[in-house]
Amino acid sequence: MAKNFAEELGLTSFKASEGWLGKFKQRHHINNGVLSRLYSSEVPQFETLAITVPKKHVFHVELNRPKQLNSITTLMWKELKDCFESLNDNSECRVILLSARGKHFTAGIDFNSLMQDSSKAEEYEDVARKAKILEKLITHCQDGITSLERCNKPILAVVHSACVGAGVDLITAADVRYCTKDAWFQVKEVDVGLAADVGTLQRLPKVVGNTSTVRELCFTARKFDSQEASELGLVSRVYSDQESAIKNVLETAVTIASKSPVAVQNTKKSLVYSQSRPNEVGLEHIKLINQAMLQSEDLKKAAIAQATKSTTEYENL
Ligand SMILES: CCC/C=C/C=C/C(=O)SCCNC(=O)CCNC(=O)[C@H](O)C(C)(C)COP(=O)(O)OP(=O)(O)OC[C@H]1O[C@@H](n2cnc3c(N)ncnc32)[C@H](O)[C@@H]1OP(=O)(O)O
Repeated sequence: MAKNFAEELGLTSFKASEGWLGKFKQRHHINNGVLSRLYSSEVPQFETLAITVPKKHVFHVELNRPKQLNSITTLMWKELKDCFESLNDNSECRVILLSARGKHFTAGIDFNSLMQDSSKAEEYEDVARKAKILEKLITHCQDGITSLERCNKPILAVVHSACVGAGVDLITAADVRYCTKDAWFQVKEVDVGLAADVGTLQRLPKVVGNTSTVRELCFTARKFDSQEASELGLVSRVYSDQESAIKNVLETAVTIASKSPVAVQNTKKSLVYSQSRPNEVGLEHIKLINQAMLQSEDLKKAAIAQATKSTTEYENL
């Protein structure tokens, strides 16, 4: 079409090459034929993450260091935090798909980045001063992962191929996990001389509800495949490949995005809050939230839609 216009304008040198098309799509935020800007006034931009808006209210976050196997650097930890904080505040965003570009989901922490950061502690002689530097480093990494849990929008992770070390920390902080048949997982930290410290040891037992297998996986660092991940309940479904996984999970995301954002976001808040607290404390928390939220217009709209078997649109939250 661009070539036809150019011909009409007498621009004979214009070729509408692949390179031109790629740059045009980038300039105008077009991804897989979908105009990102159509749905969002503000799609955040990052160096290590790619953000697109494939469907209305559905944001897609992709780990985007494919040449480095999506290994997680200091910058990526920071950008994960900034990204999920920004999507939490973005009222256009109602649900998030998390996947990765390239051969593997992630090779875990980037060794070069870790060496560089931890060497800062060597500038000091004293253990307390060294520990303070490392405390800051660990907090920085933990914040990147915990930002998924702090984000009130549901996060659906799609894992393919290798998901190693920090990758397991990352996906256990997501709300729902799916994977491809070729996916495999490894709580690798003991192999690199570490006790995992950014979430796997806290979240994986709760996700899976089986402490015996979880402890075996964490003590041995043995790889486990998509079938075992599915049997354990780490993933909800296994798809043949990444394309079909993303296509199907997008449908689930669209379903979630069609619901009241008040209902969905407070459901996540309550689930996250209640996961490590007694039932009575969780019940008090949701009681306080719903004292206000039962007065929201979403409740009336949803009730009418249910009663009249019709659909309804909700205001952004
Ligand atoms: C305060 C700390 C908090 C966080 C802690 C987190 C801890 C962890 O994440 S522990 C786990 C660390 N990761 C690993 O041990 C994974 C190591 N990599 C692999 O096992 C394999 O590379 C993998 C199975 C992921 C992929 O295998 P494949 O055959 O497809 O590729 P390779 O030929 O092995 O690798 C290609 C190049 O990538 C480099 N590379 C791999 N992983 C990392 C990494 N984590 N960091 C930096 N670079 C990595 C690898 O050396 C190859 O480089 P080159 O030889 O230059 O091509």
